[in-house]
Amino acid sequence: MRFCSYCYAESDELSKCGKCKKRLYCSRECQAKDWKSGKVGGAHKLYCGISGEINIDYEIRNTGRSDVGDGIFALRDFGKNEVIIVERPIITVAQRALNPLIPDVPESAKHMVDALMPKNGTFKEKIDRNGISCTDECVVDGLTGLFLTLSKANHCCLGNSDHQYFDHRRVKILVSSKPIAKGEEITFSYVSSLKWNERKLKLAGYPYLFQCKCVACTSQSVEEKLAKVWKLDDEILRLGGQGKVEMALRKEELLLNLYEELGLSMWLYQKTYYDLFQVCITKQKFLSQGRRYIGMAHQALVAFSKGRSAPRSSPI
Ligand SMILES: C[S@@+](CC[C@H](N)C(=O)[O-])C[C@H]1O[C@@H](n2cnc3c(N)ncnc32)[C@H](O)[C@@H]1O
Repeated sequence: MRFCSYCYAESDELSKCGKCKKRLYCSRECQAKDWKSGKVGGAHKLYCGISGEINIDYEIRNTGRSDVGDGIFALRDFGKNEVIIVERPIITVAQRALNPLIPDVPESAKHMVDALMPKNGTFKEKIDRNGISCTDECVVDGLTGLFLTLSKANHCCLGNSDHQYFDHRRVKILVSSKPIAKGEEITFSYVSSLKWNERKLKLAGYPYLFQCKCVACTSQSVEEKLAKVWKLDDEILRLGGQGKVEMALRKEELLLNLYEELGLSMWLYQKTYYDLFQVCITKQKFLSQGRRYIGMAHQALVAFSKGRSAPRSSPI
């Protein structure tokens, strides 16, 4: 399937970005809009030559499993923390307004929306099943977005990539969280690793309706490590709330080592550093340490968007 990276129109006559020679456009107008960053742009100027492109670095194809359908597969090796996909949502809708709102899908993209699961489903079902959050997790009434490529990614509890939405650029960025070999499926977890105890129930229920058979769901030792991640994350905030700041800080290294060992998402570093900032600012003695953590939370987010490793603090 060949389509314009900006308006998603299918065509056999697409021209390439002159710089990266990878991204395809149906017109100069689409190319110019895609170059920009912000409300209408696709931010390509920031990711030209850095991000992977469809049908060159990765492809959408059938997984060969009738219960799973299509998936995204690597067409080359990716190192850890490489930017794989940078994509604008084709539409975003407020989660609370999903029903009975029918958003306006551009004519040129309708064929791709039709291909999303469930194949003969209503538009709301397609959004429910394929929509990806475009807001911070803590925003209750956030936005959900439909992405023509990213929405084809399947779930794995220990996926090899993760994504973040950058509101000021209006793009979602998918980054590898582990090395990915050519031919391997590119997956991410639909459920946060910090909601480990609820994940199976969540995936089996609407809208996903499937049971995951990944290594984390079939190996007890991996499951136990993930349960530990959840416990440590919880303990850091609880100890902080009880004024036991030193004890909370001592949990940090254990938690970050597990993130590393399990190849968990980079955004978890940002969350942990932000939590540690909150813990530290409860005591005068730890204020400057708190400042360091807030800086590291910011650095972790920037590192994610640039395909770099998250910062690690030296143990206390
Ligand atoms: C966002 S779509 C992913 C793309 C989809 N496979 C397709 O063909 O369009 C989500 C749906 O894919 C299927 N799926 C995703 N990950 C799966 C997994 N690990 N095991 C089984 N089915 C999965 C489920 O039907 C799920 O509701």
